[in-house]
Formats: sequence, C-alpha cells, structure tokens
Amino acid sequence: MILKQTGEREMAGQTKRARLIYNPSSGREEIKKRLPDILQRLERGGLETSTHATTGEGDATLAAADAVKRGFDIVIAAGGDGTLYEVINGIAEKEYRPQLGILPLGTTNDFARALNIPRSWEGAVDVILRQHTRVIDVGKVNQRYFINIAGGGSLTELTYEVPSKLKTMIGQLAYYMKGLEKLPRLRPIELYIKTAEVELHEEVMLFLISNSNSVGGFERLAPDASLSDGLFDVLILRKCNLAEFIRVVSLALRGEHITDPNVIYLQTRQIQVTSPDYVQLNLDGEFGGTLPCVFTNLPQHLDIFVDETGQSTYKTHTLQIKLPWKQKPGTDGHKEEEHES
Ligand SMILES: Nc1ncnc2c1ncn2[C@@H]1O[C@H](COP(=O)(O)OP(=O)(O)OP(=O)(O)O)[C@@H](O)[C@H]1O
Repeated sequence: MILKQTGEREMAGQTKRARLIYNPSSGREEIKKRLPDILQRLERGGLETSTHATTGEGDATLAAADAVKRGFDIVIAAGGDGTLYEVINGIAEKEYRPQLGILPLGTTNDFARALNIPRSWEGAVDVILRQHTRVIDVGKVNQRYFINIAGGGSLTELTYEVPSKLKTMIGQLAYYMKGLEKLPRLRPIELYIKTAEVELHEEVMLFLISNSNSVGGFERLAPDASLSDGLFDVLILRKCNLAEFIRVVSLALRGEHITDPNVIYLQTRQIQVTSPDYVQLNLDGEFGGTLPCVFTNLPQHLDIFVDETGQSTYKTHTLQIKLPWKQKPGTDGHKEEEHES
C-alpha cells in the first residue's frame, strides 16, 4: 500500500520521499554544478530524494504526473517559471497532490519571488526542509493550470519569443531587449469580458489575470493580489498610443497604475474572455492556447513550501529604458540597476 497523505508516512515512522524534477538548461545552468550538493543537503535534512532531469518541453509535466502516481510525498521543481508551470500541470488535475517545493534556478523566477523563496539554492532547500507550507490558489483555463499569471495581447507573447540560449547568456535583460524591439508594433485587440460582476466590450492593448503580485520583474503589478483568496486580480490596459503605453508601464514599475484611466482593474473568481481577433494566451510565461476561454480560480488547491520568516532575499529592479529613437549610436539602450530590498 502506498502511504500518500501528507504526514502519513511520517506518522508511520517512514522517511518522506521527494522527487526532484530539474531542468538542466534553466537560468545559467547552475543546477548542473549544484545537483550533488542539493541532494546531499536534502538527504541530511531527512528527505530521501530521487531525481528526474527534464529533456525538453512538456517533460516536467509527465515527470510530475508520474511522481503523483508513484505516491511521492513531495515534488520539487528546480528551474525557472517554465519548469514550475509544467510541474504544476502534472499535479493540479490529480486528486492526490503532493506538497510542492521550489528551487528557483531560472531566469526570472516570478513565483518564487512572490513567495519570498530564497534565491540561493541552500536557502531554498532549507525552506523545503523546514516543512512550513502555504495553500495557494491555482488558475485553470483550457484544461491547463497556472499559479502566477495568464494574459494576452501586446507584449504577452514576449516570454516565449526570447530564445533560451539568449536567456541563458544574459538573463532577465533578454526579456527587456525583446520588449523594446516590439514596442513600435503594438496593436490593440477587441475583447468581450464577462464575470459574475461585469460585462465589458473594449479595444485593449493587453489583459492580465493574476494570482500573485510579482510578474515579469514588476513587483507591484497587482498590489492587492493574494495567493490564497480564491480571486483573480484582472488588469486590462485600454487601447492607447505608444506614449501612453510607456507611461502606464513606468507607473506599473512603481505600482501606481491601478487608478490610471487607461487601466481597468477588477477582482473575480471566474472570467470569460472572447475576441473576434486571433489572441494567443500566455500562462506563467508559456504559450497556453488561444481565445476564447474561461479562467476559473481553484481556491487553495496546492500546498507549497514557503519561508515562514517572510523575509525577502530578492533585489528590486530599477529598469531604465532609453527609447530607441533617443538612443546614441553604439549603446545598447539598456541599463539595469539592482538594489538590495
Ligand atoms: N533539457 C532541456 N533542454 C532545453 N530545454 C528544456 C529542457 N528541459 C526543459 N526545457 C524547456 O525549457 C523551458 C524553460 O525552462 P525554465 O523556465 O526552467 O528556465 P528559464 O527559461 O531559464 O527560466 P524562466 O522561465 O524563469 O525565465 C521549459 O518550459 C521547458 O519546456
């Protein structure tokens, strides 16, 4: 018999079993060097851990579903947001859902940032070993699941356009470079939005359906978002020109965009989005199909290990973007400063 429920194995005096699913290509490929140390630290901390190295797109979903089937107590996703997204998609639809640990070794690690999971592998492993968990909501759309954010429209196609080689080499800056390249070709989409509370028909630049407040390096994108309130925070940017777009983005970096007249903000449990246009969906940074669709919040659906101290080890990003038409020849147009928060 497989002892599945949280705590059952401990109560039976058995060591907990963890399945570490890691993406060897994540971030700057740090996991390749760190794996023996990570396994040793987990083992010393009392977790019997076996590993699965992902081989490409979709493999982490299969590996996570397999870990559920084999009755692992804990699944650890080691990599970036893409790996975490795939692991969640292997677990979220199942009746038995192991506890989830995160080792943030990717480029952006939005969700780990939202949960204050330490950036250092030692700190992140210790969070798992201390066994303090938080139950979080999961978003469901088109039979896929997301925990951080879903969106569509201009710029949301960005994350899967950045080649992984470029991300490995220059990290988060790759996203911003690609973003600048896209700015001149922003185009609005026509949307019909329906929730239990409102119905809207608007021309919009983009829409974001968020579960956490930390998205793409913007730490206050949805300032009121709670991971476990059963609600999505929906942000819609109305049709606007390039200058207004840049103004809203710079307000968003400071978390001051919610009251802007170009921004519609609402909270809801379920939202139906349709469009006569071809609109691709972005789920936690990955391609998630196209409109039309219904986004449903599954309240408190996953149990994730978090830092009980709540102290952030993340740096805040101040991004200074020189607009292409003001750029001097020979400069790259970007400057990123980091400050300890
Ligand atoms: N062995 C592999 N080689 C290349 N790509 C892989 C491999 N295994 C998985 N992948 C793909 O790499 C994608 C991105 O990985 P991941 O999110 O872990 O890292 P990242 O892109 O560096 O970080 P972030 O998503 O935070 O920017 C995953 O969605 C997955 O499909």
